[in-house]
Amino acid sequence: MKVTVVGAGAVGASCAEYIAMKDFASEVVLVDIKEGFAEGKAMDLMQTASLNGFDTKITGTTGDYSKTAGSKVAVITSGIPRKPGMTREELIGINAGIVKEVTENLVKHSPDVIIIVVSNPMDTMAYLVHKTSGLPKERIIGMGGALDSARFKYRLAEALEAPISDVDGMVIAAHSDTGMLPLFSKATRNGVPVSEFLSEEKKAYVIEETKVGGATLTKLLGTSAWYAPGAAVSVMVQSILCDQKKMIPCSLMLDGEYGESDICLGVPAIIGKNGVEKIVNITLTEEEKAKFAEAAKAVREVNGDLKF
Ligand SMILES: NC(=O)C1=CN([C@@H]2O[C@H](COP(=O)(O)OP(=O)(O)OC[C@H]3O[C@@H](n4cnc5c(N)ncnc54)[C@H](O)[C@@H]3O)[C@@H](O)[C@H]2O)C=CC1
Ligand SMILES: O=C([O-])CC(=O)C(=O)O
Repeated sequence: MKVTVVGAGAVGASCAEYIAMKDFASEVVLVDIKEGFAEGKAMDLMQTASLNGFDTKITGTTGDYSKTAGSKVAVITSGIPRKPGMTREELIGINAGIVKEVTENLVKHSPDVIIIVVSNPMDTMAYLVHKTSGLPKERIIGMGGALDSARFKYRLAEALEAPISDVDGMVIAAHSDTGMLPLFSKATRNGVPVSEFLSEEKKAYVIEETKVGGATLTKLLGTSAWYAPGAAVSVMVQSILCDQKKMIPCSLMLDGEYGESDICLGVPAIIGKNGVEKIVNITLTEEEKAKFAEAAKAVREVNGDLKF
């Protein structure tokens, strides 16, 4: 099955590489606006095929969407990343126009596509895709929670001095520095709540470092991260193409779930061949419910800046 990745920059190329390495898609089409860039990235990646042992065909195009026709999944990573000191929300001015135009082109050539939105501010960009694409809500999925949960597990393992494979945990709500909600109450080490092992001080450290995970990397790298974002997208694409029905926190259009409507926010969902197979309702503590509502309020304000 064919996967399109729009934006052949840091995240798009990393995403294409992980998808190809796992060898579950027949073709990955990279699209970029910069002349020759997607073609170059595709050729470079294809020259790793014999070395890394995959058969996925990777092609590139400068803006010719006819090459994306019949895609089962399209990933939108086009747009600008933030620089140190910026918030994701500050990217809305440039990225909204790009995401809208890209969505229209994708849907025109692949009316049955499932779109994964990556460009920031992601929850708002996912909302924009819902409002402008005409696609059913099951086929628009924002990527944030998968990445934020991976960062949560990294910080939990660090605090527990445990291997990451021992640790499980999930982040929901907004993909923003302040609106992320790491579900500490549900995190475990081999089935045992992590609160049995970690002090209040360590708990606060893990939560805070998880929330500013993207900002920390942006400060270190001078631009935002790409390896873990690319890997997170590849897990979601695989769950769709291989109908794995994994439970992954994703930014989805809510219609009363978690007390919110007409907003995209991170919630756990079953991801399979139809896109969102089901939103999973989990019990939150009163404190978590309040934080979820606070995150929704902030995202709604950013959504208010969109012009359709
Ligand atoms: N949701 C998430 O968890 C994450 C989101 N991001 C976001 O992903 C986006 C991409 O980040 P990077 O790959 O690091 O940036 P990048 O600058 O390396 O790549 C972006 C690419 O998009 C291309 N592009 C711009 N306008 C286009 C258009 N109209 N059509 C096709 N291609 C176009 C650019 O030429 C560039 O190659 C940013 O908005 C960033 O904030 C990044 C990491 C994680
Ligand atoms: O931090 C950023 O701007 C990019 C992103 O969303 C992330 O890495 O979580």
